[in-house]
Amino acid sequence: MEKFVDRVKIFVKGGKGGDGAVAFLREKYRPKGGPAGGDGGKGGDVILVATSSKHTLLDFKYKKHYIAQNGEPGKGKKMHGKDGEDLIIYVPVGTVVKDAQTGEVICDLVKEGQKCIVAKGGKGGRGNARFATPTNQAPTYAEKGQKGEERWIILELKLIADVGLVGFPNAGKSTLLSRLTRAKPKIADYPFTTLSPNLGVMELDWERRLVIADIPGLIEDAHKGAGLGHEFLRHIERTKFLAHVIDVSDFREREPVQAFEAINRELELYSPKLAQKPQIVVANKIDALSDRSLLSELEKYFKEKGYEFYAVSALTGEGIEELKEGLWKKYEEIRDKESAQVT
Ligand SMILES: Nc1nc2c(ncn2[C@@H]2O[C@H](COP(=O)(O)OP(=O)(O)OP(=O)(O)O)[C@@H](O)[C@H]2O)c(=O)[nH]1
Ligand SMILES: [Mg+2]
Repeated sequence: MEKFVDRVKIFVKGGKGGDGAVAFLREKYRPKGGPAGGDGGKGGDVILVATSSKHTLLDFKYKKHYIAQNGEPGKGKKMHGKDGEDLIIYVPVGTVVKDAQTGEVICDLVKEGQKCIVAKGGKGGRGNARFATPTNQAPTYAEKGQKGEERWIILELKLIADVGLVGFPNAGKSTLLSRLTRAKPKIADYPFTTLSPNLGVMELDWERRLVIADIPGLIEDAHKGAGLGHEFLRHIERTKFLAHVIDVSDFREREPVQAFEAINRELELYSPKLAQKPQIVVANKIDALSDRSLLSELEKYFKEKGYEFYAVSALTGEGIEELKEGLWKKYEEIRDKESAQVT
């Protein structure tokens, strides 16, 4: 899935340390008091933090320079300057950070909340109060603050799909992807149209985005190599859940249920772990179902089994908004559960 690698180059610089101060105590009855210059504050660091609420590196296409705050200089009466504030930059989970010059990997941000200091702030200089010795009780010099580290770094993001679309060939997975996202996958009325995975980003609004993967159709005996086999299932192994697409255009008896079960058997044979991922059921092509009462029976069947059920037409758009909200709700539910386990 090469084309989904996002890559940007940015400049990061830690804040400069504050200079140490040269000062002396001035008291009423001690015109020549001791040295009292305080230390400079430390410069702020530039820190990357991984967050799952970002999915792209788009922000960095516009803003390229990131410089943390300088430390404040020391003051008289041995007062130290304030440290500069760290500059926190949020990047999507899955971002690999490299030094632009050497190509060396600085860090691999794979977990929510993981941090990486990419440019340290400079140390503050010591004030003259620190340099008093028995032989020099009134030093007139102080240290300068050190410069912050600076460098160009490369951020690389391999998009990881949050949701995987599974189902038989021709169920309408690619059509659905094109409805939910701006992706333009190939769609056709013959099986095995999709040969390699397509990704798209579903955006409900600025903050609610999901990466959806559309993969080739599975068929019975895929594990024995039937159809396109099942190797491509590795592309959805890291998703949070699966949206199982079933074709409900003029069906008879238990056809959609049988299709659903057949796909799940193949998932199980590929990887029990994948088969255990949460699933929601998407009954597609309701525009081509003349007897809609069949739909409520299906809905009842799946809901009794504990599945959320959405009836849609990827062709006309019917039910799509509800599905979008449902996908987001499911995603949030799983994400919250996962982060509760982590902490
Ligand atoms: N009537 C109707 N046709 C649909 C709907 N969704 C998809 N189709 C049609 O079903 C056929 C298959 O659609 P695709 O999106 O290519 O199906 P797919 O599941 O991606 O198929 P593979 O890539 O081969 O696994 C196309 O002719 C679509 O136009 C729908 O909601 N209603
Ligand atoms: Mg397809």
